[in-house]
Amino acid sequence: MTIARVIVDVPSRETDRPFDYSVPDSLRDWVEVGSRVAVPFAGRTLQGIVVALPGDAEVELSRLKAVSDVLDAVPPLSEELVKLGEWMSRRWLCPLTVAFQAMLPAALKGRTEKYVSVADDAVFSDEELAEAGALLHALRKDSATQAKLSALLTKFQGSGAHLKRWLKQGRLIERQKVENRLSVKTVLTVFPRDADTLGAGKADIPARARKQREVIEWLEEHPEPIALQELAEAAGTTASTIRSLEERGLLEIRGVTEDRDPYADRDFPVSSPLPLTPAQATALEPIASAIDAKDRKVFLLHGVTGSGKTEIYLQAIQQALSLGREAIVLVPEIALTPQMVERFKSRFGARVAVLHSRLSQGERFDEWRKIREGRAQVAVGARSAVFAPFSNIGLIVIDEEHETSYKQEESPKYHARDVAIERARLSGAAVVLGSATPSLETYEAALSGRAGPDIPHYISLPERVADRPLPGVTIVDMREELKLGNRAMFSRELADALRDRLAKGEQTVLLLNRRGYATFVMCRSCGHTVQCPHCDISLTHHKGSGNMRCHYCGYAETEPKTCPACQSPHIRFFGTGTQKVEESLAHTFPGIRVIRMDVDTTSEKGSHEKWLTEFRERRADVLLGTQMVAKGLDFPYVTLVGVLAADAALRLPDFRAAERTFQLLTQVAGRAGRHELPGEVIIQTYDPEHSSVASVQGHDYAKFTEQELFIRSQLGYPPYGRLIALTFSHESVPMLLSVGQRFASGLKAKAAELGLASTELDVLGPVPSPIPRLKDRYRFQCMVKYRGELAASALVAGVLQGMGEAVKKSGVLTSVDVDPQMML
Ligand SMILES: Nc1ncnc2c1ncn2[C@@H]1O[C@H](COP(=O)(O)OP(=O)(O)OP(=O)(O)O)[C@@H](O)[C@H]1O
Ligand SMILES: [Zn+2]
Repeated sequence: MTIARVIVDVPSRETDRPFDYSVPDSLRDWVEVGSRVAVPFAGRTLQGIVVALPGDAEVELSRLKAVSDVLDAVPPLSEELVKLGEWMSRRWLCPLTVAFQAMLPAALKGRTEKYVSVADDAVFSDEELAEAGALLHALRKDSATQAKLSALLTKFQGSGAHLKRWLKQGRLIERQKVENRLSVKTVLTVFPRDADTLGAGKADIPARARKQREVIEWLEEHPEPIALQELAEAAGTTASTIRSLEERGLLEIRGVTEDRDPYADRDFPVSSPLPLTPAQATALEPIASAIDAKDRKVFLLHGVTGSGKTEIYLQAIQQALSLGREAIVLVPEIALTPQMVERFKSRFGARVAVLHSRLSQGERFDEWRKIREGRAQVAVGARSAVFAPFSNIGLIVIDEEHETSYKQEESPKYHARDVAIERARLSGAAVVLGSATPSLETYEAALSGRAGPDIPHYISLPERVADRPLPGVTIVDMREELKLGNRAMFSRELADALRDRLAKGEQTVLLLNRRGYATFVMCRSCGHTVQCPHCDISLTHHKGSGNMRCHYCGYAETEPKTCPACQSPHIRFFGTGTQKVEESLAHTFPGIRVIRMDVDTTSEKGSHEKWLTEFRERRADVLLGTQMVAKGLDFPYVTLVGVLAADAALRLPDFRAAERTFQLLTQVAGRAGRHELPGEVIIQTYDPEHSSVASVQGHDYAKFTEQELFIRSQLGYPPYGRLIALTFSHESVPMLLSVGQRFASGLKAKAAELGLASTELDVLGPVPSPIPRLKDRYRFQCMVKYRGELAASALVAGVLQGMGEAVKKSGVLTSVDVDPQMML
């Protein structure tokens, strides 16, 4: 008997273990590790993933329930991805099914209806195909049909094993289940018979069926398959006329799967590899040899902005492809601009699949299928593209590896960098982590001198290509400006520089650093701020709608005319939003053409692309925006970069605030002077001495890092120590406190039992979370600080398990974040 070990899709700790099922004979050929199956579970039918096909079951065979169905022709997960999921579940303490769900395209989830289609390039004769097709339609009905089909196909192909392989590659027969047309797009297509059949058939058509005859004549001139609708239009007739020709056996109408290609209407100019500069060639060499040797190595490619890192990625990918292997390129969601995609599409054409959240669900599913079916060998995408269903990966590139968007903030709270390194270990691939400002974790590891397969090899590109200089950086102290009576948003330096660019017809990028700089509403008479009634957080003002909204729960109310607390009319909107900067620009520089890019102007599909094209074509003087203007842009006429409120995020209660600020400023500075025209950067700040601002001036990553690493080592923060954040939430504070304290003392007792000193493992809290109430639930947190070598996750999991019943009864929700990136 075949036994399938299944993880059911119920994301709870109680069901987070495998359950064994028997596999009925009719399904045996379809069940593999990674298959999606339907199984009976506690009186319901649930979906699950097969994680093993063990020789023996854990329970008595007679008590096993049977798998009720297999949900895909080709398993959506591979053995490698199943292993990766198991690792993720241990690493980030999430139920295994949650890890699996993160790997599956949304279009697959919950699909239950079935259909069967026969692929176009089948090697069967027409009659055989018809018979096989009919059998396939009946396939699910009974095992006798299944057996007959098996015999039939075996006859055609010589052997069952052979057949099965064909089945899996989806080339002969694809069996899929879909709930509706959303999952795959099929187009009814007409396949005409050969010329002789058509000629003979035409003679038999009665004279009154003139239209039918015309269709045949048209097909005799155009013998290629054609969409039914198109044929009807071309021949000036209806679909039903064409269907009657099918009944006469002169043609066949079949559904053909068509890709929804998000880039179908785009032309990508073909690009060939650039001759590398000596520095680039030296950098590529060890990466290429690791790919050659199937040597699993991790590289840190530390190259200043404009040093030509992307060209190195492209040539390393080329290397992997030439060896018949595949490549994954991760880029931050925000940098997935058309410009970035174009560089990969131009080099590798149709072999590139693109995966990101701005595609429709259907487009994403089709891109995913291209990968799984081997029609694409390069996946370019955001975080979740690390799960691209390739089978022979040679290279994983993570561009801007320091970016926070690689960490998922919902469960599974994984970091794509860590997942990539583990996936590379499973598949023998090389990993390239690229950045101008590597995360301190990666940088410290690379330079630590420690040995080990996960320790990155350090590669440095300290200069821009073609001897282009890095732009000069001026830091303007806004306190001085104020003293001199300048109350405007722009310092005199920045205003002069802007005026100069306007006169010369050159372009400017303006960054408004807005993280943690909400546009909240405050009364100037009494100091009252307008808060969300469900969350302890200020409401954010949206000028367009005249609304104030909570960014956490979506609560909205109209803006007040007078202060709700003291009735004073002097209630005003604080904080500088991009809208305000836009107004100020128009006021200060009459006639200036500004493109504003922020969440409000880019929510529509394709809007990103529209704005950037407009800017590239120099139909605007200034590109003004939030973080999204800082990354990946490469425009020849940008010679000025201005930063407003450089230090806005420095005051956030997060130990990475300085690192983030330095990275953002360096990134945006790097947008200036990337081509022939030299660039200049002006940074406005109230905190010019802060090292994260000051070090940008000399493009001095090393100096900034040295100071920052010293601070981290003093405080035991990453990379010198590691953290696990636990957030407990409930409607009642005393309940929270008691659960939080039970956890903290439980873990401390465990540490004492193991003889661990507090420098090796420490628990801080429970204390109220930085956002102490969300959606009417209070929040408390505990922070576990520990030395990296310790398996602290497992200890935490053990303590939580131990308090299981008590916590469950109390209704307290616990969320665990291993290696948290956001401290809010
Ligand atoms: N070998 C080369 N010869 C000529 N031009 C090159 C070469 N390599 C890169 N370039 C050009 O130099 C510019 C910067 O290169 P690229 O964008 O690859 O740098 P990068 O390090 O990835 O940049 P960033 O990290 O700042 O986005 C681009 O316009 C690119 O086309
Ligand atoms: Zn709220």
